[in-house]
Amino acid sequence: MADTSQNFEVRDLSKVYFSADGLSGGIRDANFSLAPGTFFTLLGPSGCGKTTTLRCIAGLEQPNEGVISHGEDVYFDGARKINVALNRRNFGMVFQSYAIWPHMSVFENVAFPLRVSKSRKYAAFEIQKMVGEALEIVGLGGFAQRAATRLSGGQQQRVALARAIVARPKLLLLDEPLSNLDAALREEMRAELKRLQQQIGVTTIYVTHDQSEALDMSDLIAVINQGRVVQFGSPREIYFRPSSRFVAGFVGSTNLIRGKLLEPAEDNGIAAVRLEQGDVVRCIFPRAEARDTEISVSVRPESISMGDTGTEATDLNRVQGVVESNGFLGNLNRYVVKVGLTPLIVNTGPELMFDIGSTVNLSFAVESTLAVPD
Ligand SMILES: Nc1ncnc2c1ncn2[C@@H]1O[C@H](COP(=O)(O)OP(=O)(O)OP(=O)(O)O)[C@@H](O)[C@H]1O
Repeated sequence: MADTSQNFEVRDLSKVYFSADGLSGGIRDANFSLAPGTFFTLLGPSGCGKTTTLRCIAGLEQPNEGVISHGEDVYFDGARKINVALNRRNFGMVFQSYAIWPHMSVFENVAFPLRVSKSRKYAAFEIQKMVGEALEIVGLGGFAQRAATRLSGGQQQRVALARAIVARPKLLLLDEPLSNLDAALREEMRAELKRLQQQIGVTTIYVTHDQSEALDMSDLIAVINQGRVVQFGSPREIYFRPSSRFVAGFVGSTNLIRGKLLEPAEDNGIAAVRLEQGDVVRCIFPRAEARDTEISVSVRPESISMGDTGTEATDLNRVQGVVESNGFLGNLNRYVVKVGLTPLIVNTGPELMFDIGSTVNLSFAVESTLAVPD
């Protein structure tokens, strides 16, 4: 068994807001346990409860219930009435508007958390050394005396990061920190942030609604929908084994085809499903559901082959369709093929050409076909 005694733990965390119109928001019953050094992402659509979760962990919101702890240190425990103040938690934070103080130099911006720290007093020589190190880590070694206003967006973001890590926090909290940057810089900072996190080895909780950012950067992801964690796992698990129609559709692009369970999954976890247009496909479905249960089948556009599908292999699903449209994206062709009444998106190599209106054979491995509950 893995040693979890030094994990960062969130148990049964809830913070619910009720509005006058009877709708509620926030987060309910969130649970996760992070090994030291994990890059963990809260991923979900706008308003699902990501920021609320992060603000509870930071100490900016008081949860209704739950436990937040790190090894022996308990920061919040609803039942035991423990609630450690924000400035005693020693967590580093960067928010969407990264709030660099314009009237201060880069050095003073980064030194600020050390000067106001309640957990310990820092001598001037320590501040000098720690700020210098933090600026080196973010690649701003020569910028200490520069006025904060004379920095580009990317550099300001680096100052915010240096300020978040200067006190060697036990946890780094990042709420959409790249969303104010333009697309090219965002890509660059994404790689840099990941490198920096690995270099200093700090456990990190990252909030984003951008699934490619989450897949690219994270060791673990919690997908949140309407205030609940709906799946927790590695990027590969989330992408290849989504546990519901929502996760399959939200993370990456996929084809979701409605159908009914024809033969429930046997010991090998493979079930047969009759698609709504009549074809029967076999798919992975590691659950026991009754015959005729309505479910969806998820197949990624890149998992479908088009054209000669062979007749030998028994581990392939085969259907026929009519080519409806084609978009040329340079590195691939994106076809829409109508199978019965269902349009499927199929990505092929850029050299593969099919006429609009032609009938084509499609095949996809049973391995890549996943039944997901509605
Ligand atoms: N202080 C508050 N008072 C009332 N409702 C709130 C408050 N803070 C958040 N909410 C509601 O709780 C829900 C979750 O909000 P939250 O900010 O956590 O979402 P989010 O997933 O971070 O979204 P976004 O990506 O848009 O920031 C929303 O419906 C929001 O309106």
